[in-house]
Amino acid sequence: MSMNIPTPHIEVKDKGVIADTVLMPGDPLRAKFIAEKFLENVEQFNSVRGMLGYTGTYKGRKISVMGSGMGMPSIGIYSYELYAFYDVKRIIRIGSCGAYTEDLDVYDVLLVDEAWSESSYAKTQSGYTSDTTYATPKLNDKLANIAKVLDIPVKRGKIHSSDVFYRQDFNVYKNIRDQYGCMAVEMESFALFANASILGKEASCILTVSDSLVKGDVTTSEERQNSFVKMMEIALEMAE
Ligand SMILES: O=P(O)(O)O[C@H]1O[C@H](CO)[C@@H](O)[C@H]1O
Ligand SMILES: O=c1cc[nH]c(=O)[nH]1
Repeated sequence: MSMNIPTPHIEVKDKGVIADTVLMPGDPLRAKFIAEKFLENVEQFNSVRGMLGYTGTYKGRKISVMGSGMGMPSIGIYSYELYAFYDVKRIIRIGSCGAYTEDLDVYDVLLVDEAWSESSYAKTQSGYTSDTTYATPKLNDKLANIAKVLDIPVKRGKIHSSDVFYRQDFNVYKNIRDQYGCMAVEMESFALFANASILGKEASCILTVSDSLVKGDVTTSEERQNSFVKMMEIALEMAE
């Protein structure tokens, strides 16, 4: 597809405003929170549909942060436009997830290596028929190393990217966990990894456990917006 900037969903007219590395929380207010709490020299580059995007410096190095919205169609649009039309090199999703196993507690931080999904996103987008997409290994190794240096424990592995938040049969998660080895659920990584792969770009995802389907623990929306700082601190170190 040939398209010029600005795109239908991102309004900035100068490519250079967006950094090579973009952090993407689902919630645009979490992007605003990150810009206000961690970045200096902040410039807002998007507000179309309220999907706030900012560029600034972290420890003197340039980085951008922008909301992705919820679900694969939404992150599919924003990540595609950032990669294909704004020449972004890497996107690191920083999101919340629901734990599928007893081994995870709220506030645990996960580094996603693989995303399993029943989604038709990748098949529809490019004809990719596998049910699994992958983070960029060398980017994940860098992030794991950063976490080690920052002394933040992370668990690595496979997660479920779901199209559905409210399943009619709640217990289906147990089959997905047991059959496919997914440790938690979120709603975007499968599509992000698919886009990165077809466009020759890098992608990763760091998640914080916001609730447990097994234990029933939950966090408040305010905590989700403001308190997931450990994963943010890991991802922000990718500023260049
Ligand atoms: O906290 P975010 O990044 O939005 O991630 C999770 O939270 C949303 C559901 O509440 C979905 O987008 C899911 O992936
Ligand atoms: O997608 C998500 C995110 C957090 N918790 C869930 O149960 N699902």
